[in-house]
Amino acid sequence: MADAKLYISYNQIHQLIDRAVRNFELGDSYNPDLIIAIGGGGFIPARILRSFLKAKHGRNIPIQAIGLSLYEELPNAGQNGIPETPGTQVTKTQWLNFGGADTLVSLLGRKILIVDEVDDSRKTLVYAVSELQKDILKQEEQAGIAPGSSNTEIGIFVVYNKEKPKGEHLSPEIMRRYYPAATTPDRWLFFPWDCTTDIEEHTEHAKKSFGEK
Ligand SMILES: O=P(O)(O)OC[C@H]1O[C@H](OP(=O)(O)OP(=O)(O)O)[C@H](O)[C@@H]1O
Ligand SMILES: Nc1nc2[nH]cnc2c(=O)[nH]1
Repeated sequence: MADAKLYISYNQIHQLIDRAVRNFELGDSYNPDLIIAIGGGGFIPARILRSFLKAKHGRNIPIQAIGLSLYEELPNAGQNGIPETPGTQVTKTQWLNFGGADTLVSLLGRKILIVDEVDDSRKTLVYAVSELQKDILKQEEQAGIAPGSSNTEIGIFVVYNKEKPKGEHLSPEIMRRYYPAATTPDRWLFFPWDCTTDIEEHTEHAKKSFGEK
């Protein structure tokens, strides 16, 4: 990974999501009816995205949260833009509630949009998709229908896709519904929610990073 971190502001994230929903087929030919936000970083983008999708087609899409963690929690890492070190394995810290009598989330036939703030090595997204596909297969089995016959579709929205060779790959079918709002060079992104000092100063850095006035 290259040297300097890239500051990102709340407004930039908001505006990128706005533009993405206006410009992409997202909300048109691919019209999700369930958002799955990968926490923690995917939560705020997912909530903003829901507003823009609602403005586009008038429907409030439910958001479900999953917790996945790849980056190691070393002392101070992540705070104030100190880059974190990727671990080797994605850890599931929270998942969808389904499978028993208390099932809350039916996935079958849904158009599911996975949302995260950054696609870096792609490991987290690949893991999320493969776990979700396992759940869909289980639900199809429980419903007594053939594997793959529920027409459940998975798409992905990320605010930032880092331009770099990815360690892991998504299938061409998933990539057809892969929506990055922006691409960035391979630099550590310093998100506004990681800022624990002065958010105004952070925002000014972010404007400069992208040549804004
Ligand atoms: O493409 P990858 O290399 O897999 O990296 C992307 C993931 O890394 C971050 O999660 P992290 O594990 O830091 O958890 P957090 O969202 O709670 O900060 C980020 O939120 C993505 O989910
Ligand atoms: N905050 C932050 N988290 C990440 N997780 C993976 N890449 C990044 C990044 O560039 N910034």
